[in-house]
Amino acid sequence: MLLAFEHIDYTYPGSPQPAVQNLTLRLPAGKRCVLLGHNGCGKTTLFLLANGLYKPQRGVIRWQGAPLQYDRASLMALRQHVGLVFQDPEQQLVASSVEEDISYGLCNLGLPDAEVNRKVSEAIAHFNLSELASRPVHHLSLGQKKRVSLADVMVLQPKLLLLDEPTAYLDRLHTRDLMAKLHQIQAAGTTIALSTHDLDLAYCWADWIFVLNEGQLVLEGTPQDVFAQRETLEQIHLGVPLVFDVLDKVADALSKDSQTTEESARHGLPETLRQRILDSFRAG
Ligand SMILES: Nc1ncnc2c1ncn2[C@@H]1O[C@H](COP(=O)(O)OP(=O)(O)OP(=O)(O)O)[C@@H](O)[C@H]1O
Repeated sequence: MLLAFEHIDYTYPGSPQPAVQNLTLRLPAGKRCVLLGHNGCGKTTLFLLANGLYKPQRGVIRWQGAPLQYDRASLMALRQHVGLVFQDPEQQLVASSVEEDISYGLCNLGLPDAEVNRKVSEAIAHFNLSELASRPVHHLSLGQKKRVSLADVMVLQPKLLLLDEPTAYLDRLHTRDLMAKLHQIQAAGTTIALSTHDLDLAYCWADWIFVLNEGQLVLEGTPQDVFAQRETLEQIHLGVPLVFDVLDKVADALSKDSQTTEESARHGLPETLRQRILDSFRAG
């Protein structure tokens, strides 16, 4: 277990409602985790608590079993292991050029210049940023800024990578590229947790899903198990991925179709076929 939240409450100063309430959640090591939930359900707050930017009013957050400490040195150490990519890259990017921005965290660690330069060059190559390396950050597109933000965090080689709505504002092609890159990062040993509202993306990519509603954990499990809980998901107005809806409609149509064989009329869509179709939507 990498990161554990135990009975966490967090209320923003002056706010009448807690943003996170009695939240107990464990991020399993080595997984592709997704936090799913509506706007305002507490996803960003959870991430800000996870890397110590906020301190809970109640409960304990543990990193590899040890409770978080909030002194400067402990937070610096924590943030080396827990990298957070903000939803809005403007909150992440601090320097004037891409190269400088990627070197910022490494310089803060006090690494020798030669090592900083080597790591920055590797990150630039790895994240396909060569053409942008010397460009001013404020000249980049939003998608490019998001790529730089990810490089900023990954250059520190975190054990846990948190991404707050990483696909927001990305087109289909760039979403696919990003998810493939995240797959590689996880395969190389980094645990990933990302937040999204996108049910289809969660189904295709995650191997563990947490569903949040009004600051509380309502469901967790494999995508198959979570999306089998249609009733609970409908109750919180989240619903299920499109492929589940389509398959249910096909099954419904088949069972009503007088032309179908007796077998399919009785069973709608055969379970093995339904499962094969669902599986084919998941990342390999
Ligand atoms: N700085 C703040 N001050 C007061 N309340 C806040 C602040 N930031 C967030 N909140 C409130 O806390 C709750 C949880 O917000 P949070 O940003 O964590 O949700 P979210 O799930 O990340 O939402 P979104 O999907 O829209 O990004 C919301 O009710 C929000 O209005």
